Amino acid sequence: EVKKKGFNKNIRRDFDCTQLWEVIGELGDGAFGKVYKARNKETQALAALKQVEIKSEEDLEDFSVEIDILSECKHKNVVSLYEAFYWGDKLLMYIEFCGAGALDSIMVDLEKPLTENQIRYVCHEMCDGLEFLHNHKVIHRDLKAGNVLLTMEGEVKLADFGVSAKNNKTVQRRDSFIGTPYWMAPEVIMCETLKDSPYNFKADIWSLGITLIEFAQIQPPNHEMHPMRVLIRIQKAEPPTLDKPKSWSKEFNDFIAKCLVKNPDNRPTAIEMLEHPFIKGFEDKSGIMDLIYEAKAEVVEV
Ligand SMILES: COc1ccc(Nc2ncnc(-c3cccnc3Nc3cc(NC(=O)c4cccc(C(F)(F)F)c4)ccc3C)n2)cc1
Repeated sequence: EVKKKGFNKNIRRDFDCTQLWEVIGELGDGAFGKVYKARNKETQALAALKQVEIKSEEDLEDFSVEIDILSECKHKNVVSLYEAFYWGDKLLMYIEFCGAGALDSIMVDLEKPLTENQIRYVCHEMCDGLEFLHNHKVIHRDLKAGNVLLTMEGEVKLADFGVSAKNNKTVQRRDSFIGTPYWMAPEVIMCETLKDSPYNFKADIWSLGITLIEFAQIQPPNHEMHPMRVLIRIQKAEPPTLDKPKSWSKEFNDFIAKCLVKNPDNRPTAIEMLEHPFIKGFEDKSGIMDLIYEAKAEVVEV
């Protein structure tokens, strides 16, 4: 039927969700509105709650894109949307809570990078999630350790705390600011129009390569540089590599080299990378469980 303006089947508008979910803490002040920790009074399930003031139908349209992406993309390696409500002048999104948090915070808290085995497991799960998103015409566009969440069971979930757009919806970005450049693929920097071409899911493969270096060294390449300088350097310089390649396996160095190819046409897809010896069939989560115990041991629940 003709889509009624502002009507989105994934958003409940008839229900006061505060009767069902209670806020039990704060998770930080996100880019768009506040983010809380919430618990379902019936199921005791935990959620991350983002609530946003909706001032116009355009605001609702913008956030509907994200809600559509999360409603359509149900996968073990993508954060899961419990439900979304439009109540009063607020849009509320309840996301399955990942108890161990984001991998950048874990590395900062423990003041150490991931081991190669931990990276192999996380990378395998990220490629699974990326393949799924790309099959659903979703380009992440902001892959980095800060957007990779871990559950207490060692599951790896792709998230996006910034703004990402769905490829097959030509939604105008709220404001076309450039995100954090360190993880940005050369072609995305070079030409804004190329960004929305059907082939630029390859930008996520470049960002995956940068994120693997970040896992190995806590920071992405060029992190010491001013962001504006980085935009130029990513274009001009040879693709980055690990600082100490000999400290890592040949497979790891080769996997990164295959992701960090400047011409996106010569960059592999997520499906192809799942066949790479560095991660093929790698399911051993024991390394990441050790990391979670260490990280959670640090933060004693007060
Ligand atoms: C500081 O310590 C912690 C501890 C645990 C957690 N766990 C956690 N688990 C789940 N979500 C969050 C979260 C934290 C801050 C902001 N938002 C969060 N989740 C969230 C994610 C979204 N959207 C996406 O992740 C998203 C949006 C578009 C596309 C995609 C993707 F492409 F990945 F599918 C993902 C929407 C609303 C919320 C509340 N945080 C976070 C910090």
